Amino acid sequence: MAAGSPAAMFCQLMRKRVPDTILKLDHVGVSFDALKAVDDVTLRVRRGERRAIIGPNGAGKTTLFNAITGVVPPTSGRVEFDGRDITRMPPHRRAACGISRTFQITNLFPSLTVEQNMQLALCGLTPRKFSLLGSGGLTDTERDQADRALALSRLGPRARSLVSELSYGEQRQLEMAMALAPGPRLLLLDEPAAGLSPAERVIVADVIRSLPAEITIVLIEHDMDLVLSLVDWVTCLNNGRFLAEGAPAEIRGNAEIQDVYLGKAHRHA
Ligand SMILES: Nc1ncnc2c1ncn2[C@@H]1O[C@H](COP(=O)(O)OP(=O)(O)OP(=O)(O)O)[C@@H](O)[C@H]1O
Repeated sequence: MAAGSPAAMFCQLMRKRVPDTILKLDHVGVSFDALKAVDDVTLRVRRGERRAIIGPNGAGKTTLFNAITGVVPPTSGRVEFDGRDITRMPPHRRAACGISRTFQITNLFPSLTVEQNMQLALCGLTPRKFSLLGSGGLTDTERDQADRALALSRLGPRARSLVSELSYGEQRQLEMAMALAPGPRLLLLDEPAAGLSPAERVIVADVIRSLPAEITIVLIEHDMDLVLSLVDWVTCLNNGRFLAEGAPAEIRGNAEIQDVYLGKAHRHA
């Protein structure tokens, strides 16, 4: 395309109109009575970025995810997704806007198959009757979405297996597949490698690394080696407050973070 041509100018205009920041948190706070679980947190996540949220236990990481997804509405501040104020939007509408998440604790139906769990995840997005018989009421598009998400999570060959027959690592992969099925633009992963064996961690890390570049990923993870190998930028919280942020190499060398986070672990070792 020639520079200065009408097509090039149109593309330039479109790029200008699509904000580079997909997620914007301004002075977000979440309080439970007197406890400020999240306290005045401001951050920006760029489109396509891989971002980690780290911090010691109780730092407010999951509560921050809850404020982004709407599970717990912020008590103060503003959350903006793709240029739109979603601070007061209910969770299902945020999901429809393109925000998807996994949870720390597995959230699956063990007596159903992998594909039936996928059907449930997709059927839950729109009002309709659900049946596990036949196609489970999925449209062709939804079946394609389920197949694609299972392939991205490397679970395609396990589609007909019962969840109870999956390893714990495969169950985490299924949770990722369920979060990926609706085609999110922002994927929040809450400790995707927690409780996994070293071999399972490698698989989950590979799945995350191979996800399409256009999906912005924010993940909470305690395994520092793993998380720093996966992301471009790290935000560290402590006692609900923003402590520091930087590229993985800077985070490794940040004495303040080592003290509140890594240091704590070392002191307890
Ligand atoms: N629904 C709730 N009601 C009351 N207090 C809560 C609630 N959810 C979280 N908290 C408290 O808020 C603080 C932050 O919790 P949160 O789970 O967000 O931390 P975290 O950084 O995710 O911790 P971890 O790494 O252990 O998962 C903690 O003190 C926690 O006990």
